[in-house]
Formats: sequence, structure tokens, C-alpha cells
Amino acid sequence: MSKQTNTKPEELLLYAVTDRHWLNGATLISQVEAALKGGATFIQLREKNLDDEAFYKEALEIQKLCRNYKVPFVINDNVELAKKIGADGVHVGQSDMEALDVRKVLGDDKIIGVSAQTVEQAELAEKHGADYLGVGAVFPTGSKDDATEVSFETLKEICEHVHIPVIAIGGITRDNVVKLNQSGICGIAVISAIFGQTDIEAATADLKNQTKKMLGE
Ligand SMILES: Cc1ncc(COP(=O)(O)OP(=O)(O)O)c(N)n1
Ligand SMILES: Cc1nc(C(=O)O)sc1CCOP(=O)(O)O
Repeated sequence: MSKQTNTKPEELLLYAVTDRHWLNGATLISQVEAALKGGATFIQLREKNLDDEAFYKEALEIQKLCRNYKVPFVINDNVELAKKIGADGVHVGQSDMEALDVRKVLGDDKIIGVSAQTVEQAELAEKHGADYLGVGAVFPTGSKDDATEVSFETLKEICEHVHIPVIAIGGITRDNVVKLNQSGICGIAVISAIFGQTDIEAATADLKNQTKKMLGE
């Protein structure tokens, strides 16, 4: 990995993906702030069932918070909303808008993250202008119904074949993150290991330490 992209590998160390499934009466903004206080280095707003107006208001609120913490903020799938509020970028999957088309909408300076499960998908995403790849699911996950498992060997192969940063996602916890050692990733993305925890700030700080250890930092 060595290509210049719109995000730095260190920003991708501990990437928090939101999920209102874990709210339990709390607000998303308070949970994201706890993750930021604990040291999350990147935030993705992932909403699957929110109406446009509520999604817009929430995105503006979380964007403001992330700016205060100087942490990149991207939106899952919704390129139009990312463009409208001037978010730092978007994350798209294999069945979403193609990276080349996202780039046309957002311009050269925004961050485009793309999900990849195979080397072919990873190479194509890089060629089409992705700034980083999210590869998973590296472990079984309860947070995404249609996740398909990606083996350690495939993760490693993807890292070897692209020149953009790769992060792993899916079922990662403080206890199993060590298993990703020597894969070539520069960080991890999680939902439940942060937002499913009682003390989000402490869990984030702990996971960040474990991730740094795994990376040999
Ligand atoms: C960092 C990161 N990596 C992968 C994904 C999965 O994206 P996608 O395949 O589009 O699936 P949904 O998240 O839309 O269910 C992600 N969101 N973030
Ligand atoms: C959003 C997402 N994408 C995945 C993929 O495999 O692409 S797995 C996943 C869910 C990650 O949540 P948790 O950390 O709770 O397992």
C-alpha cells in the first residue's frame, strides 16, 4: 500500500459504523460522541430505514460533531445526501453506485470507500478511484444479514494486490482482532464492538489499544 488517496491510513485505524439498533433509548449523537471521546478515528453514518428529512438532520448534526473532533465523516450509500451536506465522502458496496459514478458526483477531493470481497472487486474499485476498501465479513457478524464471509487468506491477498488502504470489517472484537495480524490491513471497522457496549467510550479506547497492538504500533 502506498498510493496517495483522500484519506490517510492512520485515519482508518478504528472506524466506527453507526447502527441505531443499539440505541436502547440513547441518542445516536451521544453514542457517536462517546466513540469519538474514546478515540474513534473515522465515522460512517449508516441508516437503512430513516426518512429523508430525519436522515438529513441527523447527518448535519453528526457532521458538525465529527468536524469538532477533526475526524472524517462519511455516509453509507447515500451519495446524494453526502453531496448535499458536503460530507467528507461516502461508503458504497458492490450493489450500490459504482465508484467512477460517485467520483463524478462528489469530485476529486472527497473520500470514496468501497466494499470488496474478492481480489477482482478490490482491483476494480482501486482502478475506479476508491480511496480505501472495506473487506469483510472477516468473522461471523450479527450486524449485517447479507454479509458473506471472507477468509484471512483472501483478505491478505487483497491487501497484497492494491495500493490503497484496506480495513477489515465484520464480527471484529477486542478479543479476536489479534487474528488479523499480518494481513496487511491498516485498521478495522466495527459496529457492535463499539456501539453494542455499555461503556462506549471505554470500549472504543480499549479496542483502539488492541488494534494498535495487533498492528505492532
Ligand atoms: C467500512 C465498511 N466496509 C464495508 C461496508 C459494507 O458496505 P455494503 O456492502 O454497502 O453493505 P451495507 O453497509 O450497505 O449494508 C461498510 N458499510 N463499511
Ligand atoms: C456493515 C457491515 N459490512 C460488513 C461486510 O462484510 O461488508 S459486515 C458489517 C457489520 C459490522 O458490524 P459488526 O462489527 O457488529 O460485526
